Amino acid sequence: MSELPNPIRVLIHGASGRMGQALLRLAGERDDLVVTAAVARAQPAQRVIDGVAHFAASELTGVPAFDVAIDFSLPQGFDGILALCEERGAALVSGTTGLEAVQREALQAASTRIPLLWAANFSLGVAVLSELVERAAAALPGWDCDIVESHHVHKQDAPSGTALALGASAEQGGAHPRYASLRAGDIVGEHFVQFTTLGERIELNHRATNRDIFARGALHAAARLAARPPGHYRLRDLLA
Ligand SMILES: NC(=O)C1=CN([C@@H]2O[C@H](COP(=O)(O)OP(=O)(O)OC[C@H]3O[C@@H](n4cnc5c(N)ncnc54)[C@H](OP(=O)(O)O)[C@@H]3O)[C@@H](O)[C@H]2O)C=CC1
Ligand SMILES: O=C(O)C1=N[C@H](C(=O)O)C[C@H](O)C1
Repeated sequence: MSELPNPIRVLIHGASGRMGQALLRLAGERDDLVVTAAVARAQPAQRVIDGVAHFAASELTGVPAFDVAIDFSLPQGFDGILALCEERGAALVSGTTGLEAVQREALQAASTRIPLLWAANFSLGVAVLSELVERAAAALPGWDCDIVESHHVHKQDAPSGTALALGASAEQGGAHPRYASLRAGDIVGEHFVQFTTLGERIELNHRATNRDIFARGALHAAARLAARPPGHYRLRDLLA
């Protein structure tokens, strides 16, 4: 374990977004973390908001010291924050979905040099759903497996990162999942997994009704990841 300041210094990447705003608000409720920088694609009109210094992505190399970055941005912003964390020797918690294969490879390579956690979903409920999907798939060989995800109209990637992760769990159990995506209104995030055969059907469903569950999960993970040695961690490694 390395020596860390108390509180741990956090950079929020994607700060102006739906998740970034939830992270800034909820980080303020913790005394083990302090936000030392907030970064978005563009700089807001005010440099300092509620005591936190804000920066544009073009100013990334000039941000003050931090121990862990929490990234909920877009794939276009991911390479910059990964490179900065490597340069500073800081940990990275990322929930950004829709990453390209080459970005996932870069993330894997960086984990030999910094502590890293990427998760498609930071809710406990989805972690449990993922285990249920794998068990159901293994117990139901030959059944059809369909995953339907629903999100708000602003979401850019499809299928969602969570749907793809649930699909990977289904494949672990031997199923061959198909995907469907819906974009409607302000839906926070819903994932429905259906196993069907002649005459019967099993349905598993998760509904997120508030983004705070993701933000709290990411802050919790960041507080624990910052002190870990380099490696590619899973959410369940940091839940204790
Ligand atoms: N893993 C999980 O549990 C969850 C993951 N997500 C994922 O998190 C990500 C963000 O979601 P959401 O908050 O809804 O998205 P928003 O569109 O609301 O926010 C995106 C943020 O990223 C910033 N950004 C965009 N491009 C860049 C760039 N090139 N460099 C730096 N910052 C950039 C935006 O800045 P600006 O405003 O200046 O454009 C904004 O702050 C998505 O990938 C989503 O799928 C969401 C919820 C939960
Ligand atoms: O963009 C979102 O909003 C969400 N994205 C994540 C995903 O792609 O799975 C997680 C959550 O469903 C909300």
